[in-house]
Amino acid sequence: MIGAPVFIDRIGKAYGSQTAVAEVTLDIPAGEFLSILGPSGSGKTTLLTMIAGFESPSAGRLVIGGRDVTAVSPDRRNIGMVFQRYALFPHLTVAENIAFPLKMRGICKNLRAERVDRTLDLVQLRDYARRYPHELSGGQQQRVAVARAIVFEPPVLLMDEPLGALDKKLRESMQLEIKQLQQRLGATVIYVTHDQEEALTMSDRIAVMAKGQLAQLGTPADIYHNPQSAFVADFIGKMNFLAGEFVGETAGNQTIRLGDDVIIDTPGAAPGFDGPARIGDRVRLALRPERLGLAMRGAGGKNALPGRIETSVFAGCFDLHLVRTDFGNGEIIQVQVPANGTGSPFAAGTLVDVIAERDCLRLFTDAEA
Ligand SMILES: Nc1ncnc2c1ncn2[C@@H]1O[C@H](COP(=O)(O)OP(=O)(O)OP(=O)(O)O)[C@@H](O)[C@H]1O
Repeated sequence: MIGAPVFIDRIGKAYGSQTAVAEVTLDIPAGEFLSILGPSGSGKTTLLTMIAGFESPSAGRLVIGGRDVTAVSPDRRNIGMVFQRYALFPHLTVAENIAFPLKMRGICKNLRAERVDRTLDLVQLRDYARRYPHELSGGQQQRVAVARAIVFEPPVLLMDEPLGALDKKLRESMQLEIKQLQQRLGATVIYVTHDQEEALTMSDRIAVMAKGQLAQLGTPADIYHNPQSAFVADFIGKMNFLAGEFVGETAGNQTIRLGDDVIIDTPGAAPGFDGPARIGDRVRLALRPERLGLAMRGAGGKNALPGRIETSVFAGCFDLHLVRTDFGNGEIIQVQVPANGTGSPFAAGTLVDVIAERDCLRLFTDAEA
């Protein structure tokens, strides 16, 4: 199987006066794993169903493998699909379910058996070929659904929250399986999810959607470390936000004030920052919990945010401290530090400095909030 490039060219969809998808353009190279990530109602499923051909776009065109398929019916697009509800045929065995798309395509019996066998091996279900769907676990049923989607070797695979119904552990192992399978097959995968961890783990690139529009497109690392808006910063990973005021710029550093007297150096503002900040502008400082440090009050060095420990909890491989700031409106900052195995040295009420190193910070305009 070789993947095909998918070019989504200014595609839009309106239902009456409601815009579900507004002019989205995505150029997806062959073999890429692209996730479409966004909150509920952001247009992910609508975009995917237009690629599948179940909905026709109100605007734009869709090109798969160099062929304009905007007006081509779903069954002629040669796309494999997996949805959240497995939709296996209950009266067919696992092998018969997987053979179904081949039968529909008029593939002869011998070749069908050979392909089904090979696919059963790929999804590691050889021993389950004669079982019926109700005799399988959720994860096994989902593997059958994946097998049925890939058995005819489509160059493009669409997946809409395919693991949504599985528990966390199973979901994580299926994520790795799907990713490995995709790498082995070379198919182009477009994967819809609202689970940001899933998107970060599996994708070559992530398209973050908000209100029917593309909010940001980039590699997981890019989206995580360089969010271009407060929305993306907030949606991907955990993020603390503090409101502040821009007080000046020296040698490329933005200096902001939090509360009455806490001065913090931040790096250049995010690309989405609305032009150069002016003195007095309201800004939002974004701080990732795992990039912050903690010290006793007075020991935090230059970019220190004074506060007091509200609660500390053990969370497996890290300790999570909730620190109430001693400035502004007394917001809570989450600070995540590697667990040292001896329990937290900070009792509730301890006066601390949250260490916020300059390079770990991002700055956004308040208007985007
Ligand atoms: N058939 C329809 N008729 C009218 N409005 C629709 C229709 N389908 C979707 N919408 C609207 O379009 C918007 C986008 O919906 P869509 O299902 O694409 O979002 P989503 O990001 O997939 O959400 P979720 O994660 O909840 O599935 C929503 O506001 C939804 O109410």
